[in-house]
Amino acid sequence: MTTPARTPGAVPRQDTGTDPARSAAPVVSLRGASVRIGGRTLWSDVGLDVGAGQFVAILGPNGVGKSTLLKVLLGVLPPASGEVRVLGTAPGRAGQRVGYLPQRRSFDPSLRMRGLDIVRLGWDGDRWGLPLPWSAGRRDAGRRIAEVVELVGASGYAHRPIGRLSGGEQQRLLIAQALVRRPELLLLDEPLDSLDLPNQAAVAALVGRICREEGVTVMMVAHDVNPILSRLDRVVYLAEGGAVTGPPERVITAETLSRLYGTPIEVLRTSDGRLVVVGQPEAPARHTDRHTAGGRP
Ligand SMILES: Nc1ncnc2c1ncn2[C@@H]1O[C@H](COP(=O)(O)OP(=O)(O)OP(=O)(O)O)[C@@H](O)[C@H]1O
Repeated sequence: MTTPARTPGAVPRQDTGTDPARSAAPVVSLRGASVRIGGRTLWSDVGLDVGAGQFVAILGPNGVGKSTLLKVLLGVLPPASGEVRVLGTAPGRAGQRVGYLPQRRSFDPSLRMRGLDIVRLGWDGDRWGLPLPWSAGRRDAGRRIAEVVELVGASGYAHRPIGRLSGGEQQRLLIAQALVRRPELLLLDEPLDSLDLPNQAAVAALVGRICREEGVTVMMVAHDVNPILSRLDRVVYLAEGGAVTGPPERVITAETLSRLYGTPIEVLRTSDGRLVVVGQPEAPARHTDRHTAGGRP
């Protein structure tokens, strides 16, 4: 990766993440994209290509616009400039070919809905009326729901009320919900947030398997890259109104991040292989309602 001298809001490089032998058209592509929200430019001139079946992490400090990037890909928020394509079409046009898991929801312990019902909402939650009990549509739904529950390893508890399951169990079922319509692109907003370390590792392994075995392209917003580091093909690192994109070993370096932030950044590797980024300035519009200031890489 080569990164030109940084100017505020500039993107150090245009990343062409697609392997030409694998796929002619990228699953996601951004060219000179920028986004404005509340009259403020969050990031600008972002370029990225994501190939089929790749696992991409979206990293950066609080409030930098990571979730907003997913909203742009979903077509909820139009880019202020540049071009954004998702599965060969404009964002928001690919329908059920895109699955989305929003930032963590919590379920009331008294909620009676079962895990299976939550997964079923991903199948028919947007349709008026339910298929008749004996219809072919219902059989197809039942088969697919069972399949995806099995895939995420939730068969043992999917019949229990969702509100009584652990955070990790709930998260697996929510991933199953996002997968039930067989999306080609899965957008996950901090699925590891508020999970303990073993559950982070288990959900990270699950997402890696979905990429490798199901061929689904995954873009995941993460606060800590470490649980997914060994599985990633690329990262998008947002900071200071710009982005660096590329393989993690080239992006998460002192040199690249110092250039992106415009200030000296250290990247340390611990004896167990974890990366620790030291010296990141605070994001200009940091919000701490959902996240604590500590615990960042
Ligand atoms: N609808 C909105 N109107 C105005 N400002 C918004 C809106 N949605 C988000 N923002 C602001 O845009 C900025 C980026 O928000 P976003 O949620 O994308 O950041 P993030 O990088 O995902 O943050 P975090 O890591 O804390 O989840 C924040 O300052 C946020 O307060």
